Amino acid sequence: MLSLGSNLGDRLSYLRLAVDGLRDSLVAVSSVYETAPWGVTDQPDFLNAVCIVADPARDHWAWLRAGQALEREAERVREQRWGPRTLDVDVVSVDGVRSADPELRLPHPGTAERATVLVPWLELDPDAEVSDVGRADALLAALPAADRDGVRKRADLSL
Ligand SMILES: Nc1ncnc2c1ncn2[C@@H]1O[C@H](COP(=O)(O)OP(=O)(O)OP(=O)(O)O)[C@@H](O)[C@H]1O
Ligand SMILES: Nc1nc2c(c(=O)[nH]1)N=C(CO)CN2
Repeated sequence: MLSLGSNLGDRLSYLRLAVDGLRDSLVAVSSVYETAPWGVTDQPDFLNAVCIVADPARDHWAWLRAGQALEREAERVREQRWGPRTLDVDVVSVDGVRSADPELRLPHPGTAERATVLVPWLELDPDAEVSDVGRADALLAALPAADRDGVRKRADLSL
């Protein structure tokens, strides 16, 4: 599962660029969510979404490279940690893979605390689980209400 985020420029177009680049492997795409920024809170709201992808020819490293290639296509510039960006593609989970390699940690370590990932993921898979951590629905329920309230579906937008 990959997560997508954008909070600079034409945010929807950047998410669409990503989905378009993944189209041959796309299994499902969530709704688009307008989300309050976490980490660095003094920055514009994000649009976030997640997609489920499958391609027997790609392992987890190939997904990381695919995400990074899409970020380059979106002319993402290296910036401050957790700061604004045209496109962020994170590899959140890959079935059966756990990794502590700092270049590719799986499941993505922030997942349990991020309503911006859990909400769209649960939309696609109500039984989603973060390996070794727990069910996504329980993790979401354990977050402060303000985190959940900061994730609002944009029914007027779609990918
Ligand atoms: N599961 C993962 N998905 C994507 N990148 C990862 C993952 N695990 C580790 N990384 C590494 O994280 C590095 C920094 O990524 P990035 O700049 O997107 O971080 P960030 O989005 O600011 O913060 P965060 O990773 O907490 O969302 C990349 O060089 C990448 O190799
Ligand atoms: N709402 C929201 N906030 C963020 C996001 C994101 O995708 N959504 N990504 C960040 C950098 O990884 C930092 N903060």
